Amino acid sequence: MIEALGLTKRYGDVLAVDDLSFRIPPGQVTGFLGPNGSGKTTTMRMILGLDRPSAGSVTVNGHRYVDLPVPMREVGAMLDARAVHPRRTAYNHLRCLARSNGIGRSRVDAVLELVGLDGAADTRAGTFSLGMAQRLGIAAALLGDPGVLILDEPANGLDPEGMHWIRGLLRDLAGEGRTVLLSSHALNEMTHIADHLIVIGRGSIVADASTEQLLKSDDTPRVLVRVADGYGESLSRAVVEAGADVRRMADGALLVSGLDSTRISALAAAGGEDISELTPQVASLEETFMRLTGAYVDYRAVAGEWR
Ligand SMILES: Nc1ncnc2c1ncn2[C@@H]1O[C@H](COP(=O)(O)OP(=O)(O)OP(=O)(O)O)[C@@H](O)[C@H]1O
Repeated sequence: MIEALGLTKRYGDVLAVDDLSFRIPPGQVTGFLGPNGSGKTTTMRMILGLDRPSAGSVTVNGHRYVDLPVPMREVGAMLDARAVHPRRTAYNHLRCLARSNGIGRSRVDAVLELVGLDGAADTRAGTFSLGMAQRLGIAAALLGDPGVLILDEPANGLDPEGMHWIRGLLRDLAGEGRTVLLSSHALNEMTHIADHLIVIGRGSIVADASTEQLLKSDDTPRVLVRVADGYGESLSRAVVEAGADVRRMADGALLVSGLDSTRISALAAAGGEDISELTPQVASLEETFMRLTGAYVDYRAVAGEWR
């Protein structure tokens, strides 16, 4: 179990993490999802005692990380898969980590096998592909057989076979009753791996729900609109004034979120613009994510500049 209460981190003027409170229970894979720079790594670093909170607290199994007697046996982490001595073999890298934490050789062999690197045990880590480096990072995180696993972007750069593998591994680890937390900025990737999602935007929580609930929650109407003549500037202004969001697609069409087709055609008629296409869209996951994390708000500001 990981618990955060009012967790806050400020770097000078930057509020990287803003009053986060959450509970991450064992037995499920929890995804920590947010765009680049939203505060995921900073939060993970605070969980692992690598950064001190400016305010609030975070505990692992009821204790601050720094107070855990043998941290590696309780929490396994991978923050940077490339943080390995490049000339060390995979085996020696794990053996050194194991020795300094009082963990025997047999566990090194076991984790190498678990992540599918037993055939590459004597290969230097510096020659590893990103996918292999991720596997080695996960092996290191699992060395102490911890009940809590924290992985920063573990699926980053994995090919489809690697994605399939990591999904299975994390599911199995959660199925054994472990707490599994992983971060990603890639929504689709996360919806395939995580049972539960904590979504953050600009350091704050914007959603904390099961993946299923989150995917069902977005019932905002979206309509693709094409104006017969011109770019539809006046229609864009009118829909923004009516409280909707507008996004201009690469081919010049407008994607309107927050108004249905009937309202849009009424606004177009009132502004004297002819519409050549009005197609309701199925909610896209990316849009849900953008809306939740505030990227949509930024877009709305851009749309507002057309006034
Ligand atoms: N050591 C630091 N000094 C100053 N600012 C920092 C530091 N670490 C992070 N930040 C800032 O804090 C904010 C959150 O960064 P963080 O790395 O936690 O986000 P993230 O969600 O993990 O992003 P990414 O997906 O790109 O890894 C960003 O604005 C970042 O520039």
